[in-house]
Amino acid sequence: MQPVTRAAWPLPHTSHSGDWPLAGLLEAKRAAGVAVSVVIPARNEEKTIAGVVGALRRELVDRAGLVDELVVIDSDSVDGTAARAREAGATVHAARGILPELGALPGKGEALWKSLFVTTGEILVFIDADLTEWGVHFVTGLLGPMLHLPRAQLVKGFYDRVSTYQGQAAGLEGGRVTELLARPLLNLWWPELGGLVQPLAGEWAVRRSLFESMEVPTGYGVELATVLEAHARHGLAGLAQVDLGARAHSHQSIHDLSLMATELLAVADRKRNRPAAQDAPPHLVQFSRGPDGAVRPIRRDVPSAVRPKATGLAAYRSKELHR
Ligand SMILES: O=c1ccn([C@@H]2O[C@H](COP(=O)(O)OP(=O)(O)O[C@H]3O[C@H](CO)[C@@H](O)[C@H](O)[C@H]3O)[C@@H](O)[C@H]2O)c(=O)[nH]1
Ligand SMILES: O=C(O)[C@H](O)COP(=O)(O)O
Repeated sequence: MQPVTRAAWPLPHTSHSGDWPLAGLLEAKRAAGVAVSVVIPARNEEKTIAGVVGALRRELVDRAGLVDELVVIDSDSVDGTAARAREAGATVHAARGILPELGALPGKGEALWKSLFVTTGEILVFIDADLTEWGVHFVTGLLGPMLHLPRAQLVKGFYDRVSTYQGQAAGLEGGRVTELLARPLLNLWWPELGGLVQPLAGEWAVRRSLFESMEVPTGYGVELATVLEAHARHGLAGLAQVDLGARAHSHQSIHDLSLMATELLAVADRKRNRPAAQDAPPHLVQFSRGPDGAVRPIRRDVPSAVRPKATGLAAYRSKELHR
């Protein structure tokens, strides 16, 4: 297979994490005079959070001084996630504790949106908390285009997706929603975005100016919404992607991924101005065989709440809370 960078069709700026050595990043960061906040949304990730936080803290905060803030947003965990993250060196905020007057909604997008109120960096780097195969080059790789390419507004990571079967690595066919929904959808409706290798990657860097000025879906639609928003505002030139090698993470059940897929379709629908489908809160009917042998429908609500632009909120603009 040809390396993705040699493909014939238009790609967003595409590089490899190895193209961005630390010394160059530090110099570019100093020259730009910007601060970098790494944000890790986490819900019940006590097994993996310390590994992710600890390495970032040691390598990129303490040793390199590349990352200015390392923040975990605890998204309603009922396990030891917050304690493990704190011990490993992160500043931890409970999502529902951030500006409680704004209410608390479940979901990853909510955690990322709330992070805007407790971080100060002009550049935000989001990293998932459930990573088992990864490295700190995820962050340096994402920062490369952000610090070196003034036009880059959103940088997505991409990688080989390790799949697991019964807890063991079982091949490179992970990323089921990406393969079966996200990329087909982009190719059909936003073909210019067909060159994004991992549009749903949970590892991405974004300029605060973009993320704070867009509406943010509170669930798993946050990645797709940001890709579409960056593209709508800045075109392909506003996007970049970085090869980060391989990534392994914990996997959700196919029924939960089906719900995620429906959330993503709802985001795409909204973007294509098809509000009819949004009149009633969307739901998904799934089927499950009970102990009596009968197949029964289960109706699940599809998370579809959207947070407003943070910049529109007085609380966000107030100096006490922010910058
Ligand atoms: O309510 C939630 C759910 C998840 N998470 C965290 O968000 C990250 C990603 O969640 P996960 O359930 O592992 O997502 P995946 O099934 O891996 O979904 C993929 O696809 C999603 C949709 O694009 C992206 O949001 C994910 O980052 C990406 O890894 C993890 O750190 C979770 O702990 C929260 O903070 N709150
Ligand atoms: O990106 C995706 O498609 C989802 O994270 C699902 O990934 P998985 O199939 O590797 O669990």
